[in-house]
Amino acid sequence: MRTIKIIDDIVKDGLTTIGEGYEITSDVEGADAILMRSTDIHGMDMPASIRCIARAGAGVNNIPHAELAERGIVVFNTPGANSNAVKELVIGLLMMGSRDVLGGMQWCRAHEDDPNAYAEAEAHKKAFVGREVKGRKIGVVGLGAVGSKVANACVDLGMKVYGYDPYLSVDHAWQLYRDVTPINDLDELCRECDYLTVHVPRKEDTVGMIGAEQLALLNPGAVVLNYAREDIIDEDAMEAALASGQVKQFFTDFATPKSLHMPRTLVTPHSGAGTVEAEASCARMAVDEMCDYLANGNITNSVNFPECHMGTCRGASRIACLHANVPNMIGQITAILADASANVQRMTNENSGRAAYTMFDTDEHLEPQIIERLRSIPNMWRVRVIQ
Ligand SMILES: NC(=O)C1=CN([C@@H]2O[C@H](COP(=O)(O)OP(=O)(O)OC[C@H]3O[C@@H](n4cnc5c(N)ncnc54)[C@H](O)[C@@H]3O)[C@@H](O)[C@H]2O)C=CC1
Ligand SMILES: O=C(O)C(=O)COP(=O)(O)O
Repeated sequence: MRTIKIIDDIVKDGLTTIGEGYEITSDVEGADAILMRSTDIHGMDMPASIRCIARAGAGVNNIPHAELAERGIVVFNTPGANSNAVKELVIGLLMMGSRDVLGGMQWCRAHEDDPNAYAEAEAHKKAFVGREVKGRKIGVVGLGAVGSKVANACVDLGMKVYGYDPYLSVDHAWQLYRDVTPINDLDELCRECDYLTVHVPRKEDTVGMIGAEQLALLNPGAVVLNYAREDIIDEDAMEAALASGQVKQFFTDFATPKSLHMPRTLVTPHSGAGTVEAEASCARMAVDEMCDYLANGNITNSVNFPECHMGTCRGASRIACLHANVPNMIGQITAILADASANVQRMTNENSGRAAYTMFDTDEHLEPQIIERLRSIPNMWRVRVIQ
């Protein structure tokens, strides 16, 4: 029986693909895997039993995945599974930022006991006149699963859409409408934008990437949206831009002590991915990735190990080696197997970044001392006997 510790609120119908042979445990100690969302697990005492962590969602800045790789723990995320939910909310807020919807509604509510409200509303409605997004310029920073959908939706709204993403994947480039103009320079993207929206992961080169300089380049009275992470946009710079009127309105998904007190800032409680559809599809994808890894050693959508697929084991045994991406690892593994006269049926090796993964099926089970020899290879992070 494999055990899964669930951290965070994972919707029930997202768990339907957990098959037989798995049980949910309340104790992380001794668990095989962790299924989670946004809880920050930096600094968590990670039990040695944990083999993988599946993040039902996109961002993995809450997980020390590079560090965990060296402990042989595979971290998965669910690319794209919640991107439509974020897109829909961002587009809705874009509309709110163009018309004073909230102000108008608040005015009406404030007049709920006024018998002349209907006539007064007619007289007052001028105060809530907005502008149309059609024909306005929007800059989209990051054109991945969310950003590409937001950019395309803005094209559909008749906006002039510009995108900045120096690491744009081929898949996302294919998905982008031709009307989205790529810009290779962030400052150039920001210049004279009426709207700016950020959709990049939180990492070293994205923290604070929108600062005073970039905000000053926007058209005066611009609307800015942050549905990525709280510190992609420098909060001090945003506060100053709001105070000066350079930014007319700021929408953010992050209720930081500062954002909650900034003028003309509308804060949502990290609800970008908060739809029943997104929650279920993230959970299902995370569960599938986790179960395939625990049962078969296959790796899909890991952020710290390469993709690796060998289907189900056809031999007597399947061994997976998680190790550093350095020379002569395969040489050392195969030398040990040759010494043991082990017949390898199938073998695969993949690498990405600092990590590599070698998996093989053998005709017979390997003796425990052979497994120990594999484990003692320098730079070997973990050896799993899957079957
Ligand atoms: N508010 C919420 O509930 C949600 C927030 N997010 C946040 O949005 C981020 C993006 O999500 P997805 O689009 O699904 O991820 P993704 O990985 O599909 O897209 C991220 C894009 O950012 C680009 N990028 C990376 N570094 C960049 C840089 N320095 N400058 C410009 N572009 C850069 C990448 O090339 C990629 O195309 C997530 O990492 C997460 O932090 C995602 C989903 C829900
Ligand atoms: O997928 C992401 O990156 C998100 O920010 C969504 O977070 P959540 O799973 O809703 O806590």
